[in-house]
This record gives sequence, structure tokens and C-alpha cells, in this order.
Amino acid sequence: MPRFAANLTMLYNEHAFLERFAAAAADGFRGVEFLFPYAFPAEELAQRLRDHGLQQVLFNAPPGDWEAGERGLACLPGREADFRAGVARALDYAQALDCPRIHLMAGLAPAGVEPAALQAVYEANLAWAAEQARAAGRELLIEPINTRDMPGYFLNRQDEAHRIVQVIQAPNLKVQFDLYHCQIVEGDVAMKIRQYLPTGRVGHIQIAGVPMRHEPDLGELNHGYLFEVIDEVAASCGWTGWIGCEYRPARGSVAGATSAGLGWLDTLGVRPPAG
Ligand SMILES: O=C(O)C(=O)[C@@H](O)CO
Ligand SMILES: [Mg+2]
Repeated sequence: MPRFAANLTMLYNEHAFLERFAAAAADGFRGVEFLFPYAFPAEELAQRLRDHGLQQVLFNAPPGDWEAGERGLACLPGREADFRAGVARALDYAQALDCPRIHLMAGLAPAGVEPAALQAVYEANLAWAAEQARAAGRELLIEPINTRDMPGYFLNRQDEAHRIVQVIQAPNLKVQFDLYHCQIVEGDVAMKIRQYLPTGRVGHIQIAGVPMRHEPDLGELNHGYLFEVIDEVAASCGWTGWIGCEYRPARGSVAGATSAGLGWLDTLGVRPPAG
């Protein structure tokens, strides 16, 4: 059975951020992920993880100025120094949180710049970052994201992400396989699980219902079937990663909304065993 991590940026918004660790643990999660830890001292977050017996499984490197609309720096010409400083900061947090993997967001393609120029910057930045992360004992992930949610995002397709990982040839550079984005951009999700999981290039999976990004049992994807496929393929290829629950509860952030929406874990028979 896959191991599920709660995404604390999207789940448990009925609680203040630091209270979300306790809420996730109370619902049986053993792993958590979130987008950005940088508003909080790393030691404070590490203490929450220890207090609630949780493992940090993923977070993102600084994305640039998120409020101003930036969505990562990795493909942006002229921003290499900011990118490198962000990687260094993320590696410090990863050490403090004992987190094995970091997501590096590609960024929005700037108007008027040739895709080939962005690709060259992206690959050079990723190669540099992978070397830094390797020395620090961490994995780096790149994630294809759909352009309905993030118009202009540079990396959109699974085949592009896998090609980049193959070109760079760093064993600690992998793909964050978000089934929600995959379904929106290209579909054929079960066959893509069969195609990509055995390659050893998938470092993490994420899920959400499509198209509303609510609970996995709401929408057009049959997650019960997809979990069976993941189980079958993982058993044959030895994949042991986590599945991040990266969705916005349909009931919003009213009290108890996240926990009330977790019935899918029982319906699909995948709730983590208690204890
Ligand atoms: O949006 C997603 O999907 C993610 O995994 C984030 O890390 C990037 O916004
Ligand atoms: Mg994702």
C-alpha cells in the first residue's frame, strides 16, 4: 500500500500553519510535505515534526518573489545568483528537517526569450544544484505543472522532465510525478505510471481530484484503480516513495473540513494503520 503524506499548505487550512502538524498526525499521517518553510525558523518546524512523530518528506526551494507572481527561478536567465542562494537556503532547511528531497520550481517562461535559451539556463542550474544537493545527501525534484493553474510555467510534460533528468545524469535529480497535473496536460495516467515508475527517475508522487483539485474521490480520476497500479508496479520495480495528498478540501477551511474529507482513505482501503 502506498504511503501517504499530508500536504500542509493545502490541507488543514482550518488551522494555523504550525497547528497543522498535530492535525495531520491525529488523522494517522506519518509524513508531511508543504510548499515553503521559510516563514518559520527551521528548528521550530523540526520540533513540530518530533512532537508528532512525523517525517518531512518534501518541500520547495524558495521560488523567487511568489507574491509578485514568480513561480521558481531555475529557467530564468540573469537570476542564477538568486537561484543558487535559494538552493543553499533550502539545503539548510532540509538538513534541519531531515528532509530527503527538495522541489525546484522551473519558473514562468519570460516573454520574448527563446525556449532554447531558457532550457540551457534550466539545465545548467539543475546540474549545479544537483551537485550541491548530492554533497548534502539530498534529492532534487522537478515537477511538470499544468498551465491552466500556472499559465506560462516552463515545465509541463512528463516526457520533457524525464528527458532533462536523463540529459543531466545526476542520480539525485528526479521527477515529481503529480498525477493531477499529468491528467490535465496529457492524460493516460495509469500507462504513464507503468512507463515511468520502473525507470528509477520518479522521486515522489502527488494526487488530487481532477479538475477541481479537491479530494481524490471527487472528479474524473479513479484513484482506487491508480493505487492498485502503483502497488503492482512498485512491487515489481522496488519503488518505495511517498504519495503527497496535495488537494484543497472541498469543504474549504471550515472546522473539521480536512478530516471530514478523508473518507476516501477508508473507501479505497488505504488509511494508514493506527499506531
Ligand atoms: O502545485 C504543485 O503541484 C506543487 O507540487 C507545488 O510544489 C508547486 O506549486
Ligand atoms: Mg504537485
